Amino acid sequence: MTHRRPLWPSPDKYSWHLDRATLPAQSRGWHHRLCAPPFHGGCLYSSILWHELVLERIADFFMDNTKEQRILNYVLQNAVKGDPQSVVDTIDKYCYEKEWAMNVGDEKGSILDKIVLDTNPSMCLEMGAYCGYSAVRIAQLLKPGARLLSIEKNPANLAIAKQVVEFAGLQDKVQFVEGPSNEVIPQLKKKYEVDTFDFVFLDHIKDAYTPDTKLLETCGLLRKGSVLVADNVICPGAPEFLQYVRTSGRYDCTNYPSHVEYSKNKDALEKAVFRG
Ligand SMILES: C[S@@+](CC[C@H](N)C(=O)[O-])C[C@H]1O[C@@H](n2cnc3c(N)ncnc32)[C@H](O)[C@@H]1O
Ligand SMILES: [Mg+2]
Repeated sequence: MTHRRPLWPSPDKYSWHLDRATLPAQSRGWHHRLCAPPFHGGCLYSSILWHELVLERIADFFMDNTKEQRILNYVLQNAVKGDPQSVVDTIDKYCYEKEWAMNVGDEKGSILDKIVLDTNPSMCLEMGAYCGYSAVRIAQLLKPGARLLSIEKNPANLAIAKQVVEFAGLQDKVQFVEGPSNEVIPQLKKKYEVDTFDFVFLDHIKDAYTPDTKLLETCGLLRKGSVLVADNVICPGAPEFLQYVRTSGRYDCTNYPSHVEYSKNKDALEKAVFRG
């Protein structure tokens, strides 16, 4: 699939807390003129401040919907109902051509797909659903009877993710749980009848990767051979997580160099296989 250059360049790094809004499609001409210079100037922090604080506040002021709602609308209008790959391709097209968004994206997504296929999991966990993009990617590869449990703390994002997954026809494979991961994880055994996870995708707030991994261990939710995949270990970066999984002696690790979603900036996925 070939894509045009994004109209709205992505920041070199981005915040998970300030991801909600950019500008409506009809305004992107002046938005592009406004936001382009700082991103090409190489000043990382001014780019972040400009994009996440200034533009977001302008967008919040002018818009009557959010970027996540616009992604959902674009899917509903352009993807094929019941066709998960069409949903994935349609979101990628939107994010390349209209607005950048923090889905794992097509490039890292195809690495993720390969790991899911190699793992052939029965029970999967995702932390950070956002618009449901990675949930669709993972769930469409699951064998019959396998399921994905996806934890999302933001109710607005969760509502979008549910509709995206339903439109893809994967609602029987994906169960969403609302709440912060550190509160949900201890409930998974009893309330959600989980024994252990075969596959875990970490793509929520980066500071939570290490404590949540340790929580999964202490709650007995990992078994020998459980496969953890962490996104954005280079950008925004998860150095504490990399140090933990690489040096604790509890995991066998593989790094998959790639790029930040819908951009040329360097990023990577880290696979960590629990030794039990
Ligand atoms: C990068 S996005 C997830 C992208 C998604 N995995 C995809 O590739 O399509 C991160 C999401 O994690 C959620 N999040 C952040 N911290 C969280 C936490 N502690 N528990 C659950 N969700 C969290 C945010 O609300 C946001 O929707
Ligand atoms: Mg990510």
